[in-house]
Amino acid sequence: MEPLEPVRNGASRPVQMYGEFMGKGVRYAVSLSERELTVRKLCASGKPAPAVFSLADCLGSRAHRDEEEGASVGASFSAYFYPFRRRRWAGAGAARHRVEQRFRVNSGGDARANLEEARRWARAIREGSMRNRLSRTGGVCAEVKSPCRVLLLLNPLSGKGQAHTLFTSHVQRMLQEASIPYTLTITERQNHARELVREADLSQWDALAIMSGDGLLFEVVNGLMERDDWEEAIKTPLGVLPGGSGNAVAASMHHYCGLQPVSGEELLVNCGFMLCKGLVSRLDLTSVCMASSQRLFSFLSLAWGFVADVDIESEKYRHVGAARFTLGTLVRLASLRIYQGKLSYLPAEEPGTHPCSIESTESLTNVPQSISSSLDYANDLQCQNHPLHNSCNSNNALKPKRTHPSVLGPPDSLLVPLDQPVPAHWTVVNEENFVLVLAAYQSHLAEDLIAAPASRLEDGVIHLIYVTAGISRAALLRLFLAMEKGTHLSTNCPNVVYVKARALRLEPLSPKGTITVDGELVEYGPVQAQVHSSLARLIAG
Ligand SMILES: Nc1ncnc2c1ncn2[C@@H]1O[C@H](COP(=O)(O)OP(=O)(O)OP(=O)(O)O)[C@@H](O)[C@H]1O
Repeated sequence: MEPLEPVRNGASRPVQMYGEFMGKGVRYAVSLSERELTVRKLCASGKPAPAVFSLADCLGSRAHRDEEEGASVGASFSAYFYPFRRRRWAGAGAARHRVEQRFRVNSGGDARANLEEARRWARAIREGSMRNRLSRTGGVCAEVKSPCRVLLLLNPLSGKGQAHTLFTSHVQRMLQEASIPYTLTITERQNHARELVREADLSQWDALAIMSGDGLLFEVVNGLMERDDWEEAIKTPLGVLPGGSGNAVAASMHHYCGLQPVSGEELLVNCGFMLCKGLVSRLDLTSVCMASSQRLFSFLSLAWGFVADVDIESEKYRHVGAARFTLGTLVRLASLRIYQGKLSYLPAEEPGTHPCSIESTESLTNVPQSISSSLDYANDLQCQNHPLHNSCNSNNALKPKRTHPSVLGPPDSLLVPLDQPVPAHWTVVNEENFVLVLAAYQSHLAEDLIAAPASRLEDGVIHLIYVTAGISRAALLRLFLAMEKGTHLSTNCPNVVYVKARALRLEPLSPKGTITVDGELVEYGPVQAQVHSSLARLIAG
């Protein structure tokens, strides 16, 4: 009969491997089951409670040869776990921390037999950790190929200029523990990463990882969309390692896992863990078209007015890190401005506007069966119920023409050219005096600003928030303070409007102003946007 290992709920699970090993001068009984590694001290008196490590928290395992005075005397194996740290106070963020378990194998055989045994354990733990990948975001559609080759792009100037140090002190070791080979490229100038991914032979890489803020991710997404093979290229899984000052995507990924917020190095370790586990989710991209015919692809936000001004003006406080936005908000509050313009949008619930995924027939390799079948079913249902069902397949008759034929990327089926009035079924906002207009497609605007708490990676929705003129400074300050907790949309302020949209148009009337896309300054003038559901891929499990 198989030995049984007790589990916390009182049931027992079959043990796959059992051994007794030395670790830090103490003898341990170690057992490996389908989901856990259980470690129990062996001592003459009593039976101490075992330490139980979930393989879902394990990044990898390795065997080592032990040497004494140059001679090989035995072997060890290590397993690397990153469980969530127990916090003393309620409401503290959910942060992972590293726990290494190392055991010395001495099975009485020769050095080679010991090494073989250590390798057998390391292999079994590694395989168990790969099998136990938990999807916390719920939207997982694939797994990064294993072993996976990663091109890691790092902006040394992002945030407080410590991205490289943070990479060396945290991420490098995690990648080694997870046996992920990577090539590190340090960006040398603005647009370096954009040019690099535009020209790269992507068949060399299974994933692209970005260690920076949201600006470098913006370069990478747009570089991929500028390729002739954009449709395939944009499906390259993208990993995000927060090293910037805003880190909105990283904070959103953490939020989608249903975890209490963390920031800085704790957020970095959590995102590093997600990257190493390699679960891939779909990510919406919004196409943003400007009067000059320039078209950009955005994953985060389109902002005009207060938020855009703070983003750009607070660049000079970059040395204070994430606090730059708080500082910028206070400065801009002191000289509050009104911005004149016209805003129109296509409501998300408008019949006939469901943005059927352009790749609804995508083949999902290595996807856990249960995950892929439920996703396929949901996709089928959405497309069948859709009044323009044919636009999901290859019936070209119902496919709209591109608004800008020379530009790559999917056609903007919901937009008409900027010099024509918006379609009659769009909503035109009556008010023309605004304090801010913010189109958000992820939950966070920065590590500590939850602009659209209900947003998800692939909800196909633009979360449109606008604040009309007439709001007092005090009410605006309250709004931003509430945004730190994501409760601002229930403050019942009559000047604050929140709607879900699929497309929007903004036509500023003020002669000067700032518009940002994903925090980057873009040309000032009329702009319109449409969400393309599930276009890109993000390593966010
Ligand atoms: N080596 C470099 N030198 C100068 N600029 C760079 C370099 N590499 C990237 N950039 C540019 O730096 C800008 C800021 O980078 P990024 O947004 O990633 O960091 P951040 O501004 O600190 O973070 P966040 O956007 O989250 O606030 C981006 O526009 C990016 O294109």
